[in-house]
Amino acid sequence: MSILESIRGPRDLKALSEGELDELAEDIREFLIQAVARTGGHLGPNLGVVELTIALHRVFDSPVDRVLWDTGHQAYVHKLLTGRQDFSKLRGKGGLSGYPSRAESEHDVIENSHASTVLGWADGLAKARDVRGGDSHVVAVIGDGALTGGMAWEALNNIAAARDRRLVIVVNDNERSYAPTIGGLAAHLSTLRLTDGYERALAWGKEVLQNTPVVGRQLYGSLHGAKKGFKDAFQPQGMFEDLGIKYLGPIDGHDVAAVEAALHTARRFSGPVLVHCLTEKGRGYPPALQDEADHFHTVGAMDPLTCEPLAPSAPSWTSVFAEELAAVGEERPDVVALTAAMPGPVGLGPFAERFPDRVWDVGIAEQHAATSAAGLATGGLHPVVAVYATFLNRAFDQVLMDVALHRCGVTFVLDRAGVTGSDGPSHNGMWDMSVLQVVPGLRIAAPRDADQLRAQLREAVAVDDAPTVVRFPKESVGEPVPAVGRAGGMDVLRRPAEGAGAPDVLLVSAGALAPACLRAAELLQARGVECTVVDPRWVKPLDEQLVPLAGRHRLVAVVEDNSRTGGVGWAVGQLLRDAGCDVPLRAFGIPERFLPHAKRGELLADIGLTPVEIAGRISAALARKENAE
Ligand SMILES: Cc1ncc(C[n+]2csc(CCOP(=O)(O)OP(=O)(O)O)c2C)c(N)n1
Ligand SMILES: CC(=O)[C@@H](O)[C@H](O)COP(=O)(O)O
Ligand SMILES: [Mg+2]
Repeated sequence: MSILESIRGPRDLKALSEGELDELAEDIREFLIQAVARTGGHLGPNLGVVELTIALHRVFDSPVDRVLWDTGHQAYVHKLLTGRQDFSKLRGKGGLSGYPSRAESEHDVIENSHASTVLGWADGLAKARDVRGGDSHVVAVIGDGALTGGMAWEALNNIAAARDRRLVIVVNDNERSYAPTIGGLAAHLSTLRLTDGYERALAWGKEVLQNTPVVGRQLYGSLHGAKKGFKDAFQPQGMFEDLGIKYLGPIDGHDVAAVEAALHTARRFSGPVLVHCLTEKGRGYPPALQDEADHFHTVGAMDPLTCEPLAPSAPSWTSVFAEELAAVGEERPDVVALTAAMPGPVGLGPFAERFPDRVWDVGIAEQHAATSAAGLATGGLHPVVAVYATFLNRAFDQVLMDVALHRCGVTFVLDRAGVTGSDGPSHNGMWDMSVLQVVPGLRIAAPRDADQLRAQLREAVAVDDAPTVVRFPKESVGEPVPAVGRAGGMDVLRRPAEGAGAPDVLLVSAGALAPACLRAAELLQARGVECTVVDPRWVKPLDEQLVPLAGRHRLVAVVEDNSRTGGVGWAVGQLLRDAGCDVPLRAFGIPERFLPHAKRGELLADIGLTPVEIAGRISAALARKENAE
């Protein structure tokens, strides 16, 4: 049995010798590379926190002490050390979540994968502990990327205000989000890394003092906890300490003993303390370290030796957007682009390559991206803000009050819209067409195929007096879905059979589920039910022609890859009611609940967004209508 296999929980770590700890770290790295290569997942981030997580669980007593992770994608080692070593179905249906999960373990607290929240959680947990009179520890692990998010600074401001409230912050500084972390904070953290004098003292302390019996180790430990003056001799640690938060570091995050020494010092401290750990994303796996894009931040299932994907990938919606935006950039010198620390994943690579001065990575700061875009638009440019749909949630007020209220021509391109699946409940892009419904003047396009994405992106960037949104899912872009006619501004995708008499169902298909809608119409026709299938293209505002069109059918069905609550189905219903049209309507979408991690196809089937289910439920609705008549 390997040392890793002998670890049933954090207590088993406490008795390990230094040599066994080194062997455990090797076991864990080998396990991660093999397991995550099989399933896909966050390989780079987890290879970077092996020693840090071992040290955390040796110094603190989870779950009495609360160990919190931001955004949780780097909690695989935490899972391995807290009794969960079956990674065979990682991020798959019925398998381990890719993030902490309360259902899986008492050691897990924060389940969401939205960044920069951990310090807020820690502030609340520490306050609750003190109000209730506890003496446990609250330990928040935050990445250098997550630290660029505004929420982190709101929390730091509060944490720093309570000089006598014990709270340990561990900054996992690998100098990267996906790409190298941007901004003044990243620069400050880097200066702390680069001070030769301090590093020499660090190396001397490690070499000489740690090997000197008793006194040496304590002296080495106190060097780390040395007064501000000592450190300032090497490098001003101002920022955190001036805020009122004790700074310990920089610590070699891959040296278990060094991290443990710092954590013990932090543990004894009577107020908020920040331990700055220097780590390497992808540590111990050369292919990850050599990956310039993102050090294997997320990998698909691959051969661990060659890193070749196990499944061929077809062109994605993202790649279509990426190429078209670069083409638009050639024609429109006013078009600029913003990303929240994800230039690659959101498809800004080609644009950035051609127009490096017209793209900005703002860090994990979607709120800032939206408001800065309002400034860019007011300054005469047309910004394209490329983010994942779920992450725009946190910038709702900025979209509403900065962009829409001021009628700014800003285009938000929402990738990963709809059911995403393997990243779990907080990654599904299932809320944007509901949340954004209430933004006056904002327009939403939901393209059904690559051609429509290209066309609607161009239509969006042509609007200079209102926010526009173009949203598409996380999957390969399918075959073209041609129109067979027009109805107002809408595309007709299917008409009832010639001579079939009055059509029964108007099927409104919003976005990328058009192929499923067309298939459902075929299944219905086989049951003698005739459908007209339309694609509104722009789902906000809806085309008024929907009203007369609906009036010529017995039932309206709306299908969307978005929450049913307040989505396109709701908007169509309101449009019809306001026009006095009382044709019955059925809205097909994502139910108002958090979806567990599973494949996109599995989840779509589970929630009834498949041709068979859509056809079946439309059939049943017609039957009920006939029985009632
Ligand atoms: C609000 C929000 N925006 C974007 C993301 C996407 N995202 C996930 S991890 C990550 C980078 C995190 O960097 P860091 O905190 O340094 O952790 P590391 O991966 O380097 O360990 C980003 C941008 C997110 N999870 N949440
Ligand atoms: C943790 C996080 O939010 C991202 O790393 C996310 O997992 C990436 O999602 P995709 O794999 O869909 O790009
Ligand atoms: Mg990082």
